[in-house]
Amino acid sequence: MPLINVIPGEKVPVAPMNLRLPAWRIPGWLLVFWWLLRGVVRLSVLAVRYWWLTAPTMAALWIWARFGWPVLVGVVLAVAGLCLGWWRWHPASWLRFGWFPVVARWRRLWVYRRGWASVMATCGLATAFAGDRYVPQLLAVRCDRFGDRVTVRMLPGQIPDDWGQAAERLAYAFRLREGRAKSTGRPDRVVLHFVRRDPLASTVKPLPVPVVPDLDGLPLGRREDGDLYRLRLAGSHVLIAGATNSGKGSVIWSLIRSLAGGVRSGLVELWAFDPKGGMELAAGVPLFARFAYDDPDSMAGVLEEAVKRMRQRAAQLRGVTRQHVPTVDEPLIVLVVDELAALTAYLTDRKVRDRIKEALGLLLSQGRAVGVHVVAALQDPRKDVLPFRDLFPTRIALRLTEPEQVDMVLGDGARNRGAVCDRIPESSPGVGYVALDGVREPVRVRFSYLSDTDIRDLGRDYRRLDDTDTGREVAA
Ligand SMILES: Nc1ncnc2c1ncn2[C@@H]1O[C@H](COP(=O)(O)OP(=O)(O)OP(=O)(O)O)[C@@H](O)[C@H]1O
Repeated sequence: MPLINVIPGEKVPVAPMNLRLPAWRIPGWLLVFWWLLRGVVRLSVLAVRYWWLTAPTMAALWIWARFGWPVLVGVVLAVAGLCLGWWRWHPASWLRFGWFPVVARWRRLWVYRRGWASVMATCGLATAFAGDRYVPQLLAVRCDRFGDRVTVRMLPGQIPDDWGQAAERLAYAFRLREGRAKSTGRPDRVVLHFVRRDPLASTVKPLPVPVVPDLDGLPLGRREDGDLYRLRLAGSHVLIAGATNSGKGSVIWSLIRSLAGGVRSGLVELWAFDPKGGMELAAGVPLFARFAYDDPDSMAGVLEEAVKRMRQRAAQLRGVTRQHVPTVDEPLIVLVVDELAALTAYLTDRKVRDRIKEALGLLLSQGRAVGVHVVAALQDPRKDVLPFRDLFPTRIALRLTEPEQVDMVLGDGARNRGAVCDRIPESSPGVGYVALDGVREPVRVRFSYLSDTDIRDLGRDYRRLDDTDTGREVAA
């Protein structure tokens, strides 16, 4: 045992200065007066803060005292009639400016304000320092048809991810089922989104086909906030991961639909690979410049042909431009692969598998700048199944079977930031999470769903101009 305890570091004195104040004798009546004054000031502050409750109450009391209760009942009925008329005349503006602001104020007071401090403490978001307790500040509550958006000022030391991890617990504490946290433009704030009704519960109908596809924003589905989800294909490859029946087909078909205008005009060439026997993509044959299925050897051949085209194009563009612009002579080539693992992992013929892997590696690493893009779907995102995962800049995660798979697809920390793909119910195919440019948290989207008839119509209306034989199949 050491004789002397030595603690390295700077010692912080408990009280840097001791001050002895003189004792004052305060009379009792002054104390009572002080307490009364404080009470009145507090009540006045509360009355002003909750003016939307106090003002109508005061007005009602005044009308009752001045004119009697029949007039009061008349006024209440007149106000109710006005609201009803507004609702019938223009429901959207009534909900936005009339109803939801009142609901938001009520919920702020009754649901959030009431249990705020205790919920913050039990969810581990409050803290104590130097004997005082601190809770994050509730700033605003906004409501709409689908849920509540609660703006909070975080405590120093907290980051939006802390709130993302606690979001579900917070939702349950406030008697709702789903919660997500989103960062805002201000680094001290976070917005909690508590869901009452899922805005993505219903199927999204096929979106209009753009005549000229905008490669910087192809419309594929709806976002949770009601906006269109647009995917940037320019300079990218797209990986779609999802368990069986999660709706990977709907992502592929939404993408093909958004490119169909370009297929018709010759600006886009679709090369389709369907290793599962052609079941998924066969209906779109009139749209495809190449359609390879079933036979791995032929698929390897088509991939090698794509590599050849890519190299020729790279040689033409070298020194001329750094980014290919699609033309009818040199169209954008999009290779669509349904179930990538069937090409890279599950093949038994090692020689063919190596050929496919080599071609895919070259396309993924060199194709983007020369207008050769790969869009691939995958059921199992484990590393040994897909060695090329990091070569896909754009990734879409639909329903996944395990929480760990989320970060494998969307990147480290994606699940903590709210991409709970493993919680997407089987009853919501086509729902998934995507990363958006400049947005920290993954965004929930639902992709449009094309029925067999929609796909057939698409093939008929936008088939390739030089494609007169609808049964065309190219096998290397
Ligand atoms: N976006 C969507 N909206 C509504 N329903 C959808 C959507 N996408 C798919 N579905 C429904 O889910 C079913 C399965 O979808 P799909 O075949 O696309 O899944 P998948 O992930 O490709 O499955 P697998 O891996 O087995 O091929 C479809 O038959 C359809 O009924």
